[in-house]
Amino acid sequence: MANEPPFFEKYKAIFQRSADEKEKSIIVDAIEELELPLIDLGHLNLGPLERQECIEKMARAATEWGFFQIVNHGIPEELLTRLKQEQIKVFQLPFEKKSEDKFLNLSVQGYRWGNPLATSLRNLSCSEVLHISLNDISKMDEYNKLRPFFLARSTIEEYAEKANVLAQTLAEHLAESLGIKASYFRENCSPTSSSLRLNRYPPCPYSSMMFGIIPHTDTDFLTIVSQDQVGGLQLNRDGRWVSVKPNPETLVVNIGDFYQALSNGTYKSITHRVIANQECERYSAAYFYCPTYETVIESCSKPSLYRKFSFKEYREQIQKDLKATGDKVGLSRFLL
Ligand SMILES: O=C(O)CCC(=O)C(=O)O
Ligand SMILES: [Fe+2]
Repeated sequence: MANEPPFFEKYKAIFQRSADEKEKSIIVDAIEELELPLIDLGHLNLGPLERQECIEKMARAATEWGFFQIVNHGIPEELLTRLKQEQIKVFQLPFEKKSEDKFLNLSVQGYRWGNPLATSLRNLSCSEVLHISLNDISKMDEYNKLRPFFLARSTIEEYAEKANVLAQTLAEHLAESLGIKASYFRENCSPTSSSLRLNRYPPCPYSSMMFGIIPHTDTDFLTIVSQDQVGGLQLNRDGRWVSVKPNPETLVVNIGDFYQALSNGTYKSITHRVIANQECERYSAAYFYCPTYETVIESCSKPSLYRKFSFKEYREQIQKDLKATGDKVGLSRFLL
């Protein structure tokens, strides 16, 4: 189809090699499907007891799972629907259009697909993404003037604003039991330091041999994911892969590398992946709650598991490792 990125032409050599080598299936089946701990944020506004219970439940989930799902989160259903409609509209555009300079690419590689550094099917994601750094959002108007535009700036901005408030609220509540001062996130994150990633997973004929997104941890404090009913998100729990039961009525929250470092390993940035689906396409939107580049992340308790590092330094290390090995490596690089 004209809208699909040419995965099979671009990565022909990798597909060919896998077929020749009869690469074993990477997906282990008979994986358990689990429901994530459900946190009702409405309880934050009930009495002090309910509020405390809600915060404790959230901290427990961040410690034991690194993942939870939330309801009564303050992002209107109607806005989530509008965002999804925008997302569908964008990804339905012809591939040539999507990859044009000054169209979706508000920043370098804003629109991405596959993985240019892939060495095998194991590190090649069967997905296309539009990564919007919220710092670049004002460029949308300029691009709008160049061509009849594709993506409503107002919807993106509205969503980003609400997601930012929600992310800050979650981050602050999670900080309470760690003794991190309440203003920490307000001081180090700004509405433009975070990013929004719109994901589309096309139906993938090689779904037993490649992932929708390869296993990874997120480079942020926490991520808020809105997903549809298709499913495919899996997380690594004590060495075993488990599937997250999809529930489009909730938002999924996961702890990222920076909160793991900040909490000195109490909260877990868990490796997760998305399984490709042979028949159905899947959409998700991930909001990455990030500090400004200069922010230095330091463990909240001593002795520290990690040496302190800035976001900028962390990003640069990831890029170096990706180039050298094809893998992110991540927090283990900063262990003391
Ligand atoms: O699509 C999903 O459910 C998760 C996406 C994800 O892990 C990411 O974008 O980092
Ligand atoms: Fe992720």
